[in-house]
Amino acid sequence: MAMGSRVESEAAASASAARPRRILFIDAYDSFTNNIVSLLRTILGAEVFVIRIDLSTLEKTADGDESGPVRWTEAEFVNNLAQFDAVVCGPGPGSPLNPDDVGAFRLLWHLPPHLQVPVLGICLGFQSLVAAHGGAIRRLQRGLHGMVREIEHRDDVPGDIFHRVPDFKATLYHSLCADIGQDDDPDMLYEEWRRLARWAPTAKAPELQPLAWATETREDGRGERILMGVRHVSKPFWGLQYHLESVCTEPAAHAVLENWFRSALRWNEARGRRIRDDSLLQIQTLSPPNHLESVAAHKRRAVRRDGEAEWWKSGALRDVGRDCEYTYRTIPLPHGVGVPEVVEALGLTAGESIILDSSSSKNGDPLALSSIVALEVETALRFEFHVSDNFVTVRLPGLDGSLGRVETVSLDDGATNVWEIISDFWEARSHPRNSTDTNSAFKGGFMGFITYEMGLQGLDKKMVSGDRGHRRPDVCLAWVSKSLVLDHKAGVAHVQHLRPRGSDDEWLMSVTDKIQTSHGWLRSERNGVNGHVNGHTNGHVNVHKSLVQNGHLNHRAKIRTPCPTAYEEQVQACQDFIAAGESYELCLTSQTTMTRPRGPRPSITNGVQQANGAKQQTSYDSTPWSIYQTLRKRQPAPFGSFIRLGGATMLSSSPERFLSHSSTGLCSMRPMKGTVRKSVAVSTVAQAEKILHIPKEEAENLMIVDLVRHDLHGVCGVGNVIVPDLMKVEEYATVFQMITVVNGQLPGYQQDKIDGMRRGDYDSPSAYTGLDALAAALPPGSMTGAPKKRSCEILQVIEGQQERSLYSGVVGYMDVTGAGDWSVTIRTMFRWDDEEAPPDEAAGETEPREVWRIGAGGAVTILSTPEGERDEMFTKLAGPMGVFRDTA
Ligand SMILES: C=C(O[C@@H]1C=C(C(=O)O)C=C[C@H]1O)C(=O)O
Ligand SMILES: NC(=O)CC[C@H](N)C(=O)O
Repeated sequence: MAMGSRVESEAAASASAARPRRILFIDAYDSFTNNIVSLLRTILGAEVFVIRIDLSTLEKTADGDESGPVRWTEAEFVNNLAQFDAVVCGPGPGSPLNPDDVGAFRLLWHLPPHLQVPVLGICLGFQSLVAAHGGAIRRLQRGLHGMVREIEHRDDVPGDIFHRVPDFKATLYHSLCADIGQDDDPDMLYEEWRRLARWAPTAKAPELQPLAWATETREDGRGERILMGVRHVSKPFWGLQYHLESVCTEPAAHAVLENWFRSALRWNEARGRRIRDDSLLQIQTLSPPNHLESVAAHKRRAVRRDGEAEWWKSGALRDVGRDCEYTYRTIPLPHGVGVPEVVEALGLTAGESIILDSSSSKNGDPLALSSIVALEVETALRFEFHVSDNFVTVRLPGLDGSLGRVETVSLDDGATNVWEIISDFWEARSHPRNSTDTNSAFKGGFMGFITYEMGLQGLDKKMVSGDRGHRRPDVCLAWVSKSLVLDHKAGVAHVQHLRPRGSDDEWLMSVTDKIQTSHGWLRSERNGVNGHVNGHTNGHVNVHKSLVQNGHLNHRAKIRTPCPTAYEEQVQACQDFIAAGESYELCLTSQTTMTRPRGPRPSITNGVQQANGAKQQTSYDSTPWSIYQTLRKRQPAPFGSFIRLGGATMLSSSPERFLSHSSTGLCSMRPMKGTVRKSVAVSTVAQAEKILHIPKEEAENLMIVDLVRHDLHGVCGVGNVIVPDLMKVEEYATVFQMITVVNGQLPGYQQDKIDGMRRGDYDSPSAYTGLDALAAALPPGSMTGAPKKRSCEILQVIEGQQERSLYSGVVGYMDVTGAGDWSVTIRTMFRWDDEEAPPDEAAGETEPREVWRIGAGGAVTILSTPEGERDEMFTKLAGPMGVFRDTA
């Protein structure tokens, strides 16, 4: 650079110093976008604006109506480029040759010189760049997803974006590759190519200067030459095939980003490119989570300063649960007393119940050691929402078992969606974090479930059909004011009541007495230490043994399991999509249906639960509760649950936490990927580690970890997400699982802001709560694969449009302080009251049968084998199904 121009460039730099650099990020509906945006902002200090390849922004039209997101025209897009120092084209599903998959990327490559803007293409964006300049796009011999590879580059070319960058390894997520003719000369030996040819532009793509390569050793012993980086020789375009944002890409790789940006700015200066500052950009500054719903709800709450919307003020139920104080009694928990003793003492087995049971865990999440039992659920106010309805039902059941007071809150009257309504409801009842001195995990608040379909509609409303042939709730959350928390670690129980301020609390006394004088409680106290309930004693149950250990097999139950060959074909179909570049990983699932003569149905009379089954045809006495007790003994899990709510019955032995959030905004997710069945050969964690710490399993885990980081970044913001535990192997009753912990801090929760100030402080991003994090991250990435949206669409096709329903959804709570914990609904059997199967007339049955379902599946990658996946699915199915077979 000549002296004169350096001076000029310094002057230009100082003139623009006041203005932060601006990058436009074009998102191809990927699930890693926020991780890249976070890097761009932390490493380059630039402002990043995100739009999507179809030029839609996440902004609603200015008046907040429902006409959908603001979308730029192509002309506006080109015109708006002048407001950015540079553009990044991101990764994504599909092919760079398909206009719908790359959208706006294609508008960048052939702009007239005066409109040109520096661009970095990453993965799909890189492939689009190469395809636009003579390169071909072909499939890799075998896709590389979540694979960490050495990136070969030259560090000795001044001005190059790899200049002085040390050797590093980076994560790859691609099935397609850019072919600039690296294999066209079959006679050129690999070594010769490495020495001479690989850094020179090829005849096929003469404008592209290769900058980096990876070599993949293939079965035939030859290395597949994979282009990893290019630069356009005259235009300001650079591209990288690898994912510099992955948690497993070595940080040394980040220097490439700095070099690129420096080169881009230098190009702007050399061209005298002025950045126009319109300040009119109406677009998201961090990619929103791939979840329009949560963003819309959150934004509207943020705009509304008084904390409560019009739609709620008029309702008859608006005062329920408001202005309550938290009261509690803490009593010692006798050794050996767990959820079953409490449930039996309080007679909770028949009517509606919500029991989150983690007293029966083997070596699971050490954080999940409290069980939460909702009391008097039948009379708790609840929110129910059926996807695609334009209203939310709020119901306060009557004491006499009647429907009670019902209110429908129309979404046409102002609220954008159910998240906004429940968040508002919560906000008006929330308690300051330090308002009590108990360490109770839950102090009263929301408990319930959310289906997989609710998550789908958050990705795209079109993904769930308007007419599903039933009216079951996809969101069912009860506002629980009376509860019991068993703190198994501290050995205490908290009997709790959120009661109207100033009222007396006989209830608290009487329930405490009832529990303490119950048979189970007293018996355990007398018997001392050898309690039988905690499951720790019988955790090591082998699947096969467990299928028969109960003795009698019940022949009245009928079970239809998935067809193994059909499942294998579905695995292959998944792999075809992956090989075509449409997905990086797909969590395929299937359902088993089980029927039995209808069991005793609970009814509620004068507030007393009774079973009316005596009048019905039943020749067995296994109630859902008794089935659950067998399940929790055989499959002890940190996130067990027994739920009867909203017409659903759910018996869960889930090992997987989806999301926990504290009252101080700390979010923690625990994606689980990598499963190995326990056997004589694999009975210790060390043995399981050998099996799980292999590229296939680690890749499976890594893909979801990067996806979950993206989801959390979307609400927690730039630089606020970390991975404290990567790929840890844990032991469960019948399987070993590999888990990763991803933590994020919701912004705005500084100590001085926590108490009291949060409400009303809507300009601060602290208005984000655990509910926003939840809404942003559904459906659980570990149940979808990546990228989430395209993978869900593909799975709907492969799974035959069958609803997953409660399976693949979440179960959990968020209490008045904002603390919450949600598990992924897997290893669970469930039924809906309204679903029935024809009677077995040959067996003399006249009444319809009840239908139970279990979903099971696993993540399919390019390295999966159909048989392996089939076995994994049946292994996961075996636990709950065996329980049903033996007890139902
Ligand atoms: C799909 C299931 O489990 C999911 C898939 C896992 C895997 O692929 O290893 C592990 C845990 C879950 O996230 C299931 O249990 O049915
Ligand atoms: N991560 C990506 O951008 C992938 C690009 C393309 N879909 C492929 O599989 O090769």
